[in-house]
Amino acid sequence: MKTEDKGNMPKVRIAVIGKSNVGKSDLLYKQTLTVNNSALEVEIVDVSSCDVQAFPEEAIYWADACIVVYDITCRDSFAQATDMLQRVLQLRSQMPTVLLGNKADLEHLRQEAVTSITLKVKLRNAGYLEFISYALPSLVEDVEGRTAAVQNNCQFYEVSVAENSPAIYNAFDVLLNECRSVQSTQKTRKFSVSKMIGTLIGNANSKAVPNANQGGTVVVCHKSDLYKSRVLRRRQNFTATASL
Ligand SMILES: Nc1nc2c(ncn2[C@@H]2O[C@H](COP(=O)(O)OP(=O)(O)OP(=O)(O)O)[C@@H](O)[C@H]2O)c(=O)[nH]1
Repeated sequence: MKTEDKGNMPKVRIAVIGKSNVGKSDLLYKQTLTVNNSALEVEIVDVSSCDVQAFPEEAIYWADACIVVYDITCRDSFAQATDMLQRVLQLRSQMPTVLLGNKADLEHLRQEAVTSITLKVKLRNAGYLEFISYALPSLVEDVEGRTAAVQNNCQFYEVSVAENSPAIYNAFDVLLNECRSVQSTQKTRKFSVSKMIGTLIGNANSKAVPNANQGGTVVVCHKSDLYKSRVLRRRQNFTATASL
């Protein structure tokens, strides 16, 4: 994990990806979290309008955590989100990831919106074509999001940025906690290795491990800050834009 300390302040980098128009920027713009009264700097990059062909690999390598967003009223955005989820976990199998179904305030449309589709079926014995029509919900059902999340071993929430739903805060909370727990595990491992080496050369390392179990105020970074980053300066092809 590339989480790093700036002074005493731990930093977590979150990439937000998904089809265009699912509400990624609004989601970021409205987030202000305080966790456990300690400072935690959170850099969030909204990888705008990414599609599967132009999958934002650089952003995924750059990030400590990932939020994949789709719009529950747009089946295409769900298909894209599930493809992206798989890609993310292929690249970074241990990365804390959350799947968000946004625009839950439009949930009532689930009952109304159905798409009539026609299937062309060739009957084996009769030897002729039969056409069967039936209605398919055009909106993405909650259970579909839940299933995709289980299949990809990540958390799932339906949220409404428009209604500032509490589930958004839960999602961030879970993600940040997961990041801190990964960070804590890695720091413990690092400490153990250095302690072991210190023992081997007769100079045990007595440095205390920083307390990783701390939270703080989320600071959404600006584009200019992102591009100041050493990591991103080296990555000329990175086309992400910041969330504000
Ligand atoms: N009803 C509803 N509309 C929303 C919600 N969240 C965002 N929107 C609307 O969805 C539209 C798209 O939102 P954006 O934040 O621009 O979407 P985006 O994913 O950043 O789009 P790109 O910048 O093209 O990648 C805007 O009109 C938002 O106001 C929501 O929770 N409910």
